Amino acid sequence: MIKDFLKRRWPFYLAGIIMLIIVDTLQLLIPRFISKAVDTLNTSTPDISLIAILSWSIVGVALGMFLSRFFWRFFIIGSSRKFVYEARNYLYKKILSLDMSFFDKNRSGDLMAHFTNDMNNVERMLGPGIVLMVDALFMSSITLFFMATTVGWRLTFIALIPLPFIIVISASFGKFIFTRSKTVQDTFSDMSGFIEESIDGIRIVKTFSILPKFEKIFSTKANNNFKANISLIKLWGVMWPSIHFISSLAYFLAIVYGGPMVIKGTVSLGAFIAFNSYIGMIVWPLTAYGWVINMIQRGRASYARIRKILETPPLVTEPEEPVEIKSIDSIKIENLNFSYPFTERLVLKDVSMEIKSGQLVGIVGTVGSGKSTLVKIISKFYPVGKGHLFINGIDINYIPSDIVRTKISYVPQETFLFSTSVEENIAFGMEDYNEELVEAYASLSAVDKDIKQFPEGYKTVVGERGVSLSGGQKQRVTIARALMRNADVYIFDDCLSAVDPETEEKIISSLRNTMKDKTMIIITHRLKVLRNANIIYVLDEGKIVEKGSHEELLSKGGLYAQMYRKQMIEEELEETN
Ligand SMILES: Nc1ncnc2c1ncn2[C@@H]1O[C@H](COP(=O)(O)OP(=O)(O)OP(=O)(O)O)[C@@H](O)[C@H]1O
Repeated sequence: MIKDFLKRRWPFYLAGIIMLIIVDTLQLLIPRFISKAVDTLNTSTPDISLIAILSWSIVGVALGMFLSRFFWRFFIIGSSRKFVYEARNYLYKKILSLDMSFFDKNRSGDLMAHFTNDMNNVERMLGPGIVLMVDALFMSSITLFFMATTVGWRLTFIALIPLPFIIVISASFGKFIFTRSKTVQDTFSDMSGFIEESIDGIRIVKTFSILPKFEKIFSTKANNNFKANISLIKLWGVMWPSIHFISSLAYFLAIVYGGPMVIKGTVSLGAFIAFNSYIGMIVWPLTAYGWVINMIQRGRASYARIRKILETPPLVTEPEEPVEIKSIDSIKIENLNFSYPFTERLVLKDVSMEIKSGQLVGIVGTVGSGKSTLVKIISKFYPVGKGHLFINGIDINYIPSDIVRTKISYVPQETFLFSTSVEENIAFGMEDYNEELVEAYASLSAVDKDIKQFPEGYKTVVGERGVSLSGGQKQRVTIARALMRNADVYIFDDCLSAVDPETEEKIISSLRNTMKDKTMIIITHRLKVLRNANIIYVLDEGKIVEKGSHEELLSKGGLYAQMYRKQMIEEELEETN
């Protein structure tokens, strides 16, 4: 990606580098002019017009530097920002395109770090890194040339003897400074991650009354960050004085050896003053030698991490010869065996089922038996393992994911609302939507009355992740959002667990009556809801152990009948209490 970028952007870099060299050269002219002015003033009859020319030349050079500085920043720093802008867009698109197994493996905090820390490191490599490199190579050689042509090679060589140590110091300190800066960054991320998590989970933290424990953990993390900062300050504190000390040695040698030359008249006073300015000016490019290596190393390491994500192949691949479907008329699963990517354990074992258009299908079973996994595979969130899944008789692998996901509307177990209005949450992702339709689906999900009682009705902002709504209200808004999609198949994955059983039954039966032609797959732990289902599949430890209608399953006296009986007893007990 960097290669492609540089191929496109090299004229900008070239223009920036030329501007940078112009600035470097122009700034070396100023001591030259001062030198000439001092020598002129040092004569018995100073040439005033020459002094005036020299003074205006300094203004002219400063103006030239002003313009060139603007342009090198614009060309080089601007290009590095452009790269990060493009790379962030590219990375974002890539991450969104990856399947669920990627998100199972990668923590959101780590992914965020690619957008922030890693991008910043690459930006530094492609912006300030290039500037440092040019300064190190060109500025140091041009300054050397100016020094030598001002006072001769001998004095230049003697005065510069201590200066290579600046490279050594900046390179070795630079290495430690970068590792310690990383520790500062890491401890900061650790601390801010903890703050985020504890504020996110504040209700649980308060419920468990463990505030002092949290305060202690936070204080440790804040202290780690403070210590890392102090250790970095110490390094800076030693590095810069060392560099200044070494450059003072150069001034010392310049005076010890150059002073007598001025007295003898082999070097003019003006040239000697200019030479001392050049000593000050060569310190920075020599320091830059040390920095540039570290900056490039860090930039490359960050770029490698970003590339790893960019090159992650999706496990759910898109078909090379896609088959379009207009609607979903049937879903057939044959001998499906599935383990989550990068794991061994079989979560679904030899599962076969058939779902026809317009059916109400129930999926029930023991906890962790694979119900959610099954519907996630139907929604193409995970690749089919061993076995087959056909939609309208076509292997799901030949149907593009976006077609499957527009025709199947999946309501997951965990609710997630965005911090916008209720209305925008229901019409999620739609630019133009019909408000009446929003209300109609909210009413079908039995949440319309609740919403109308909110302070601003449908315009009420739900707070972060919908905190201002009750669990049941959130679940019903999520169902309304799924209904807005107008799909062929609706999958409700235990998404009414927070409403009371009567409301759950009411919602399902009113959905059923209004959307008779739609296929509905319902995962629930409340078996009464499925009394009118066309077929119910019962899962246990990844296997379908029973199937049939509610009545058929009850008469079989198996797992379903046992679960149902247990629920009836619990309900009776609740009623008598
Ligand atoms: N992303 C994942 N990676 C690895 N294993 C997973 C993942 N998600 C679920 N599992 C495992 O797969 C098994 C089936 O999980 P699944 O969520 O499908 O069960 P379920 O029947 O829907 O459970 P519940 O009734 O509790 O909702 C469980 O043992 C679970 O630990």
